[in-house]
Amino acid sequence: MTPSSPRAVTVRVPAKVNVQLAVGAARADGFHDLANVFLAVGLYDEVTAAPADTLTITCEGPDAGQVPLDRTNLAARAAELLAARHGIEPRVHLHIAKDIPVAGGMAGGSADGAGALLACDALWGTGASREELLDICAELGSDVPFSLVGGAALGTGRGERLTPLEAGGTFHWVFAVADGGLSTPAVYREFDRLTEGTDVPAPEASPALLDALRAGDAAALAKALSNDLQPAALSLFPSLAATLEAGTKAGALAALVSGSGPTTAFLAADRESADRIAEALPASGTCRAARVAAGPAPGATVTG
Ligand SMILES: C[C@@](CO)(OP(=O)(O)O)[C@H](O)COP(=O)(O)OP(=O)(O)OC[C@H]1O[C@@H](n2ccc(N)nc2=O)[C@H](O)[C@@H]1O
Ligand SMILES: Nc1ncnc2c1ncn2[C@@H]1O[C@H](COP(=O)(O)OP(=O)(O)O)[C@@H](O)[C@H]1O
Repeated sequence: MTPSSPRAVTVRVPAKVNVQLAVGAARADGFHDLANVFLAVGLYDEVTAAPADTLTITCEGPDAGQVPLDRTNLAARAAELLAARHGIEPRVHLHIAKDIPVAGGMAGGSADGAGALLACDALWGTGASREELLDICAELGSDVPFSLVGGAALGTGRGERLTPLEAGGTFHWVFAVADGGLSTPAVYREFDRLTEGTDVPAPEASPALLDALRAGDAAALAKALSNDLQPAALSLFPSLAATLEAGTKAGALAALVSGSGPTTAFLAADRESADRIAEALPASGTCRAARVAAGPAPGATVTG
């Protein structure tokens, strides 16, 4: 470390909801081509990188017990990849303050990967270009590039190729946190099973959805929301149907499973309506907790 090196760097990274998740047939490499319309929302993990002799990880937060603290953690993998590219040792302690539900379909692990990457780059002074950072993100996982950029974006390929989208207003959401998690590969496998023998169309972004996003029109967005993984998530986690129904009854404009689930997402007309839905959902007994968050939210940002 030089005298001017920072002592620690903290990066804040948002969760995401997929306002459209169009899934194509399985590719030869096992991945699925997507038209993945991401919206970053204001639920955040914070990753702090501090100098250390070796790579170590700690995690705090209500779900911290479910987060791996070994080299399989996406934050650790991000630090290792950046260090390897620059021919240095990953001497860093990474601390994750976790507020994004774990294994919930809100890209919490991806957020930590993107956050660790940005934090280590600043701590070590590696000066990676935006392009290099995005490249490493794509190597870490399909959703990781979006965690870095945030806002709203269309992800094609396996979701890693991003085109920024304009969002013309703030959308208010409620997220119902389920009791338990779902494995993303298992949900894609269930999608394959459910669509076996059918002609799965090539995934395309919905023009009506992109218009609604651009206009900041919540009512129009509600009509256009879709998630091709929802039947698979419901098949593996049938009780989510009751959660979706409870949120709809409480006044949501629309309800859907967030990505691979099991978090469910409810689009509200405004902040007041979101607060009412967030109160009703846990009271319905169909979820563990409910969180209010608005989007679009900024991507990974150094905060200290
Ligand atoms: C479904 C989505 C929707 O945004 O996220 P979550 O809702 O789980 O957060 C993503 O496609 C998840 O992205 P991510 O969690 O980064 O996946 P990866 O680590 O790249 O891949 C994990 C596994 O998911 C499957 N996978 C992932 C992406 C993709 N386009 N096709 C796939 O089939 C593959 O089985 C792969 O081995
Ligand atoms: N930093 C991390 N935070 C949470 N989970 C992680 C992390 N790194 C690796 N994982 C693993 O990734 C799995 C998926 O977690 P997560 O990214 O929270 O969910 P999802 O892929 O549904 O958005 C977890 O079950 C955990 O084993």
